[in-house]
Amino acid sequence: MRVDIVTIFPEFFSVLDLSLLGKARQSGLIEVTAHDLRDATHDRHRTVDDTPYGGGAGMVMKPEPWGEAIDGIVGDGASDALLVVPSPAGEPFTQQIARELAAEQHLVFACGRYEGIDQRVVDHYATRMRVRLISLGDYVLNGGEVAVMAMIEAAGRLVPGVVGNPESLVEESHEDGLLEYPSYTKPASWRGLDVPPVLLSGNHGAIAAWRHEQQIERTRRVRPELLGE
Ligand SMILES: N#Cc1c(-c2ccc3cc[nH]c3c2)n[nH]c1N
Repeated sequence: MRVDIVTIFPEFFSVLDLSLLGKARQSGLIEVTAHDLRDATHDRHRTVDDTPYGGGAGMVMKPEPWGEAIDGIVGDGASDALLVVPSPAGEPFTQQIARELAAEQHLVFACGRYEGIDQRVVDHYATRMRVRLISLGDYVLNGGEVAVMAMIEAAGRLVPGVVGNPESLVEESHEDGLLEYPSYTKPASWRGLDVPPVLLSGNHGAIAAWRHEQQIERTRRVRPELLGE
């Protein structure tokens, strides 16, 4: 998988050199490149924003630098890459979308700042490639970088070979539409709190049943809508 990120804060993504995704990059499973939007400007101040047509507070990101930056990644014609634009107006990011992103060969992320990116950037690239506006959640961030970091981690870990033991991807929250069961490890008793005896029983059928019941109970309590309730 190739991942290109366009941002005014490319150094924000240096953290991707660490941990699991760092190993995936070293092994060539995932190739991540952060591009500085300001490298696609040509004025002395490397300007990427301007005042909004129609008035209003804040600044809007100019279309020209975005056009030059994205064309520099996907060329000037049609592209099979998927352009992902983090936006509060986007579709809510879910594990299913993470799976869909993980299946892509080439992802291009456009990290907006200020009041967002001139709408014509999305409208133009929608004529040349698939474009998805995706929201991290119903709260306001200052830009798209945090959202892109979450999306890259959630999708990257699903790329075959990135996670050492694929089994560990199966019993996770949201993987089967339910929240995960509680986990325990040694010691068997800690500060007067004991590990549920079923987990020490060696009875794998009883353990699996208990874990599923815990998933249902936790999901019903915390996220009833996931059960259609
Ligand atoms: N995804 C997402 C977002 C954002 C977001 C995304 C991009 C920009 C560009 C300027 N401000 C932004 C906020 N806020 N809340 C979310 N869930």
